[in-house]
Amino acid sequence: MPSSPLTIAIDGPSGSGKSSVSKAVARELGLGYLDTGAMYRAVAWHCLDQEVDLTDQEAVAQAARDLPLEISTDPDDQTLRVGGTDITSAIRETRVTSQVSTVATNLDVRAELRRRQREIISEARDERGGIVAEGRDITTVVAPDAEHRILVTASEEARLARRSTELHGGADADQVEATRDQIVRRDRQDSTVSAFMEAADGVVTLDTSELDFDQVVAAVLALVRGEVEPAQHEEEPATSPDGHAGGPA
Ligand SMILES: Nc1ncnc2c1ncn2[C@@H]1O[C@H](COP(=O)(O)OP(=O)(O)OP(=O)(O)O)[C@@H](O)[C@H]1O
Ligand SMILES: Nc1ccn([C@H]2C[C@H](O)[C@@H](COP(=O)(O)O)O2)c(=O)n1
Repeated sequence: MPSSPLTIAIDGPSGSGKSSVSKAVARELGLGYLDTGAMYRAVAWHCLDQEVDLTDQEAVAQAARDLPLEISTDPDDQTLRVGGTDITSAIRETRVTSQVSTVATNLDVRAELRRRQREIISEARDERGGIVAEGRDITTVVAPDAEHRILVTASEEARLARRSTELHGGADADQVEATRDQIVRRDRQDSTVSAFMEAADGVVTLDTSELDFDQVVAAVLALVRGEVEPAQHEEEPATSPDGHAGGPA
């Protein structure tokens, strides 16, 4: 357990590797792990199961507020239950994946899940020394005060190939095309409510396009352990009207 509580906030677009990398980092550091995307998926699964009309914003928000959701923060046991029913696998089905963005762009759902996520993070800090929490708005909205804030990115091509390999066992042209909706359309819809394509101020960007999984885990651990100097995103210097960077002449 670290000597003082640690929150590692990780965001990134779909297929960038943030879930698998966050889980491995949590294991390595003996911390909890929170997959916030799974919480949005749980709300979507529940609404589909209960035939709640996903376009009825208030009904979906109420379903989120009432949801008896139990989510594990053990990186070795990612069980998710709603009212005692194990939905760990069901939330990964295509019918949920293809519709979850409709739920995730409902601002009242976001407010409710953000409240729950902050509670889980706070509990993990008290009880197990900290947590790696990942999603789309953790570095910016859920835990902007986290000790470490990292945006894990990768080129669209790399992300499509990774997800295609995971789902279809390969990344030939047809397999990549079958994956496109799960990556490109979803990111477009999700980014209408969260900024996860560019790092916010103070957030470190880790471009993983050319890195294998172990290299990404090692890079995150090196940042957290202070073994490398983080290149944080900083606001662009003010530009003069003719487009040149400002500052002293
Ligand atoms: N650096 C890497 N190189 C190659 N494959 C990777 C790398 N990082 C992760 N992967 C693989 O890519 C796939 C997608 O990773 P992961 O599910 O962690 O992405 P994600 O960003 O959490 O996506 P989503 O937000 O859609 O759930 C997984 O099969 C994972 O094992
Ligand atoms: N903090 C978060 C986490 C996830 N989402 C959205 C993005 C996806 O459409 C959906 C499921 O996430 P995934 O399991 O694919 O990472 O939830 C979000 O808006 N904010």
